[in-house]
Amino acid sequence: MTSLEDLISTWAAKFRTHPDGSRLPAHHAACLGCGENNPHGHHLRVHREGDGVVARHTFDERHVGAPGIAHGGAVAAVVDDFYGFLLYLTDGPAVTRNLVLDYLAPVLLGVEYELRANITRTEGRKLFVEATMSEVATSRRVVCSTALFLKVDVGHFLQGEPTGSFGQGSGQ
Ligand SMILES: CCCCCCCCCCCC(=O)SCCNC(=O)CCNC(=O)[C@H](O)C(C)(C)COP(=O)(O)OP(=O)(O)OC[C@H]1O[C@@H](n2cnc3c(N)ncnc32)[C@H](O)[C@@H]1OP(=O)(O)O
Repeated sequence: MTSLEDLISTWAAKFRTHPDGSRLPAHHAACLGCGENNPHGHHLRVHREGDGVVARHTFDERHVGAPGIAHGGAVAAVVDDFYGFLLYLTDGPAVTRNLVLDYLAPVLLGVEYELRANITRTEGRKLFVEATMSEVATSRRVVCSTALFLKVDVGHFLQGEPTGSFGQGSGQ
């Protein structure tokens, strides 16, 4: 299993300049939102677009709440992780302190959605961010969100220990 120190150093190395339009690296291989090795994960693929980030995502039966409709917690997990890619456009790690979602319409399973997020302002350690999720086919907005991320040093991540078998690799 990849050690926590390895994960932290590979994650820190991802805070480099990412060209506009490029795909941004996963947080790590086991990440629920974007890790390619997590069988329960959302496998988000996120690109930089200007000063923001963009992704397309389709929820499936693993994420069901009401029949045919994504669970609100699964939607929040995706939005939270998606915000985590904005951090690559800053100078270092931060974590979610506050996350607000407005569920404007049901997020349907098997329907492709586009997510967009950007940083609205920074104030010391605080990063205020906003995001939207819209149906690709119709442009209908189904979620809008704001969040507050707080910059932390890498010691924050030493509070946990990697467990299980999904954590092989850094998610580069
Ligand atoms: C291996 C690597 C993998 C890395 C993998 C990374 C994956 C990324 C995935 C996506 C992101 C996540 O899921 S992150 C996971 C979920 N989040 C977490 O686990 C974080 C848990 N919370 C914490 O650890 C802590 O609360 C912190 C570090 C966030 C903050 O603690 P703190 O430093 O003591 O700060 P605190 O005093 O609470 O607040 C700081 C300032 O924010 C203000 N503040 C607080 N709430 C608000 C608010 N709603 N609106 C405005 N301002 C607010 C306070 O008034 C204060 O202002 P002032 O008095 O200073 O002015």
